Amino acid sequence: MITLIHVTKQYENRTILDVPRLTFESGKRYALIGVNGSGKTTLLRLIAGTLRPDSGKIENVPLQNMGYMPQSPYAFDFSVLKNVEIALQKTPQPAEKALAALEAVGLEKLAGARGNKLSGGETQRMAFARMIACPRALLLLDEPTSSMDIKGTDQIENQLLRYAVANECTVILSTHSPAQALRLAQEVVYLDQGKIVEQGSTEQVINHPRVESTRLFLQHWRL
Ligand SMILES: Nc1ncnc2c1ncn2[C@@H]1O[C@H](COP(=O)(O)OP(=O)(O)OP(=O)(O)O)[C@@H](O)[C@H]1O
Repeated sequence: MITLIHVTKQYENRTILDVPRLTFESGKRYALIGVNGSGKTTLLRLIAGTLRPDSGKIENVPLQNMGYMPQSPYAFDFSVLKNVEIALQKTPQPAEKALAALEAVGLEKLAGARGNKLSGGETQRMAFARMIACPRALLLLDEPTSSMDIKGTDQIENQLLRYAVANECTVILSTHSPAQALRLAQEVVYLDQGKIVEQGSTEQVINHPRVESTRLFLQHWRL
């Protein structure tokens, strides 16, 4: 179980995140929701270890066995296939596995293309293929389908569910789509100005929010 205890993060004397306690159970899927700037990316980066908290601690993150997909994933200046293969350096048959991951996200036809010349949605699909190319205990995904069309989104959501179940993987993703949270997550964490305002089963938080702030946020939901 990943546990955050008294975690705070500040930028320029502004508190961006203030989490007295938060836990993520192993093998469960979580969605982080909240307005722009509420702290979703900051929370994911703290868990991923690419950012250090100013105070507090984060326990039990499987750092050796986790995948982190940032909002704008990195693409190396070599083939799409090689871009996925870099996640498979210590495993046998990396090219075959990378190709299978590309097939899973519908990108196999671009296996030979330059990784850093892909469109935004294609880059996200390539980065997601990198995530699912090998078994991992934890996936941290920052708005993983934000640039994708509806077909790509559907494909990636199906692959994510399949992968998470097959690998008993913990998933924490941020999303601007409550509908996506309903499709993918068992639990939702609603953030407002760096604080966790509401947390619970996705059905409860999205369809029956108990807190005024969550209700006000979700009343904008049309998609
Ligand atoms: N390096 C930084 N320096 C100063 N402020 C920062 C820095 N990084 C993030 N912030 C601020 O921290 C706040 C939280 O940002 P964060 O990216 O975590 O929000 P978010 O919920 O992921 O937003 P979005 O939905 O727009 O992706 C924002 O107000 C942002 O401006």
